[in-house]
Amino acid sequence: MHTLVQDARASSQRRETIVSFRNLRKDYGANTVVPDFSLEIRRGELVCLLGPSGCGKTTTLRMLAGFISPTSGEILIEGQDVTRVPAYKRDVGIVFQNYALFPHMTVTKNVEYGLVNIGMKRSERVKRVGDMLRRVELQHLAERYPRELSGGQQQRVALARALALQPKVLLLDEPFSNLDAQLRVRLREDLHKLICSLEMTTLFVTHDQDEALTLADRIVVMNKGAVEQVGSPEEIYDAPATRFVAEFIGQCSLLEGQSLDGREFRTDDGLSLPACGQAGRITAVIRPENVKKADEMPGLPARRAVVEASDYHGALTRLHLRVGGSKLIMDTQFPVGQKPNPGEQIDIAIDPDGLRFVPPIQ
Ligand SMILES: Nc1ncnc2c1ncn2[C@@H]1O[C@H](COP(=O)(O)OP(=O)(O)OP(=O)(O)O)[C@@H](O)[C@H]1O
Repeated sequence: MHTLVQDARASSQRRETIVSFRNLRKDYGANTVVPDFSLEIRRGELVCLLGPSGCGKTTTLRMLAGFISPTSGEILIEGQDVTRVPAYKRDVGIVFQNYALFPHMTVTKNVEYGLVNIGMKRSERVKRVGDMLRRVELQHLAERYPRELSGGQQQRVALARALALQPKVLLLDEPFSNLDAQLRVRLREDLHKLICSLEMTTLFVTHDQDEALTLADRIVVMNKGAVEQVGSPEEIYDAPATRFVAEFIGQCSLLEGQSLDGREFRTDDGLSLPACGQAGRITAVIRPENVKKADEMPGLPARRAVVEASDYHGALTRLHLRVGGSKLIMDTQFPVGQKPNPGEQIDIAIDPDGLRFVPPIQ
C-alpha cells in the first residue's frame, strides 16, 4: 500500500505543472490578507489549503477562480497567464460551500446548465450529463429539484455540474462543512475515488485537518496569509517545520529548551532528552503516540509521571501527564477498569525515534 502511494506520488511529481501561483498578494486597503503566495500544482494532484479561519485560504482559491483580483503577482493555468482573464474563461470548475445549485432547475438541468452555455449539441449534452450523474451515482434522482435532495446529494449535484465542463482544475471550498460527521467521512472517500479516477487536478480549502490528511496528496499549511509548510500529509505530520504546524496538525506536547552539546536536549523544566544535533534554543515536539508505558520500551530511561487528567476515547485513552515541570500528552490503552485516575503515578518512556524539533518561540 505504502509503495502504491509512493508510486502515485512519484508519478504525479513527474507530471507537468497545471497551476502556478507566482508571488500572489492580496490587500484590502491597508490590510494584507495574502502577502506572498507561490505554489505549483501538477496534473492530477489533489492539493489542500489548510489553516485556521481567516488565514486567507478562500481568498487564494477565489483568486484562482477569477472572482477576486490579486493586488500583484501572477496566476498561470497550463502555462497561460490568466491573472486578468475573467472567471468564465478560465476553465475552472468550482463547488461552493453552500453548493449554489439553481433551485428552480432539476438535477439534470443543473448539471446541463454550463454545457448549454458553451453551445454543446443536445445529443452530446445528454450523454455528458448521463455520464456525470452515473459517476456521482445520482441517475435515479435526475428529475428531482434541489429542495428534494439531502445535503450529501446536493453536494454531488454541485460536483457533477462542476465536472461536466471537464475543467482543467477543480476547486472545492470547504466541500463537507454542511454535512454531518458520518456522512462527511463517507463522501470524502467517494470524492477521493472520483477525483482519482478522473485524474482531476484539484485544489480544495478546509480548516479540518482530518479532511486534509486523508484526502490530499500535498497540504499547504497557511497561517495569517503566509505559507508555513508544504508537504505530503506524512511529512506535515511527521516532520512539522514550525511550532504552528506541529500544533495545528494533530496533538503534541511542545517543550522549550536548550540543545546543549548536540547530544543532550534539556527542557527549561529540567527534562533531559536526546538532542537533534543542533545547538542553542529549540523546541521539542512529542506526539502522544511516542510517549509509552516504560515497560513497553525496555532500555530507555523510565520517567515517573503524574496523571493530571485522562480522557477515554474508546480505542485509546489520552493521558495528560506532568513529568517534573513538563507537561506531556500520551495516547495508550489500558485493560478495562485499569485506567489511572488523576493524581496517580505511572512510569513512562519517550521514544527517541519520534522526537522532532522546531524553531523556538521568538
Ligand atoms: N472583501 C473583503 N474586504 C476586506 N477584508 C476581507 C474581504 N474578504 C476577506 N477579507 C479578510 O481576509 C482575511 C482572509 O479571509 P478568507 O476568507 O480568505 O479566510 P479563510 O482562511 O478562508 O477563512 P474561513 O475558513 O473562515 O473561510 C480575513 O481576515 C477576512 O476578514
